[in-house]
Amino acid sequence: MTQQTPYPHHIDLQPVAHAEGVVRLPGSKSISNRILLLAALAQGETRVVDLLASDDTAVMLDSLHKLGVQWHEQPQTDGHTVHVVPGAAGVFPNASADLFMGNAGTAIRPLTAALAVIGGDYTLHGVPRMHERPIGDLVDALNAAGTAITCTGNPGYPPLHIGRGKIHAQRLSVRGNVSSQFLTALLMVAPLMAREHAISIDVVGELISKPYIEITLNLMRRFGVTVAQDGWSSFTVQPGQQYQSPGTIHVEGDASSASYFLAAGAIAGGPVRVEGVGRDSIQGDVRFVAALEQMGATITMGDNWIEARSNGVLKAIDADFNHIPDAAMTIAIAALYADGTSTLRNIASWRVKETDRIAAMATELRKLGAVVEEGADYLRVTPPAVITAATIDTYDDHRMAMCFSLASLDGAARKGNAMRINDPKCVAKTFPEYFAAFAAIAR
Ligand SMILES: O=C(O)C1=C[C@@H](OP(=O)(O)O)[C@@H](O)[C@H](O)C1
Ligand SMILES: C=C(OP(=O)(O)O)C(=O)O
Repeated sequence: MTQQTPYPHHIDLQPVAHAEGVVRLPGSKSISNRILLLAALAQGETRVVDLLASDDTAVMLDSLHKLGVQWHEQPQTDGHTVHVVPGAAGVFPNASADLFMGNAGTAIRPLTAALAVIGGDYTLHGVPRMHERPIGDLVDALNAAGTAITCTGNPGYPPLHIGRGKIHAQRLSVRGNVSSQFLTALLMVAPLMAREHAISIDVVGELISKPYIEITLNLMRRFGVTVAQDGWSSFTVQPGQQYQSPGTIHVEGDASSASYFLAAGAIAGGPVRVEGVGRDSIQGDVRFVAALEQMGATITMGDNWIEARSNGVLKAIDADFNHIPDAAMTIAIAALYADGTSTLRNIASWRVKETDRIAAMATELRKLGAVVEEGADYLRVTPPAVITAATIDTYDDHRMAMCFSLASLDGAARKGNAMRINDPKCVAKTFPEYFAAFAAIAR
């Protein structure tokens, strides 16, 4: 794994009286990894501007390299540009490879689907936690259609072996209530299956994290493939559509990464402005600002920037956060500064991400003095009178580290306190420079 920033075993954050400044966001993880795979499957070379440079994108780039897809970085002082030169559109040059997936859901789920449909002799494995993150619904959907995927450890989980099957189905169905990434994976490979017939994908039961499907459909369109959609229950790709490179494509700033800075502005004065996402964003996590506004913060927005500032004491919130599972973690921390008990509902997917995030969040919030009630799919946070200084464990979860940095901030309702964040280098999953960016707005 690439770990560009040499972080110590822990980082100590002193109490911060005021947050203010401008942050240029790193590229979106969700957009970066989708674009890399689409570019690898497309006809023509793609120039990807402002690609995220982090562990999750390194996993995708390394895998593409092992699959024989050529890419090279363009040296430049600002941003990160990568050229992807696909082998032959719709296949990978190497028919066998052993691929390390780290803990990147946005790499393993779509790559599994692509390799299974193309066929070959592939193994996919990751860090221990990756082997506890479900993939069974995707494997079942693909194997029912004719692919040859085997779970070589526990049934329903990586590691996987992918052999050579033959797609015989024209209709696939997939469960959507554990992760939307399974549907995203099937959608991304549907054009590879739809050679002679249309391919339809039916969603069985509830679909969670819907805005991520919108990102998928949007980027597929940018690569020349349209998907007919019947609500959230059925998706059809007509035959004969082939991914075509758009030439140059730009990666937006990461809206989930934006949430930490916007919350800082909402808690501790502000204004804090993030650059790289705004009104024009295709990421569902920009809707995080609606929750901050509901809590009483003042938000202003341009096409490509968002700014947050405090407006007195934050108000407690009780809301459904199924549409923004990642940014919702930031709300759990903002709740520390609110005027009463907040409830985050419909967040069961937190339990199968980098760690069991409901349990981890409850444990660490309690260290700060909060009263926390934890349910199968909800979290209820009652703020303490005084935030206690604490040593925060991060569970190899980048968002735990980034979220808890915010508890060092002084809010209108109560003062933040010194925080020791253990294993801060875990932020490298999506935001290697996070703590430097946080220090720059902490006054
Ligand atoms: O498709 C994506 O890019 C993602 C989908 C979400 O996962 P789930 O669909 O599993 O909730 C999100 O939590 C993850 O960080 C990125
Ligand atoms: C859930 C996350 O990651 P992944 O893409 O590995 O699912 C996340 O970044 O919060």
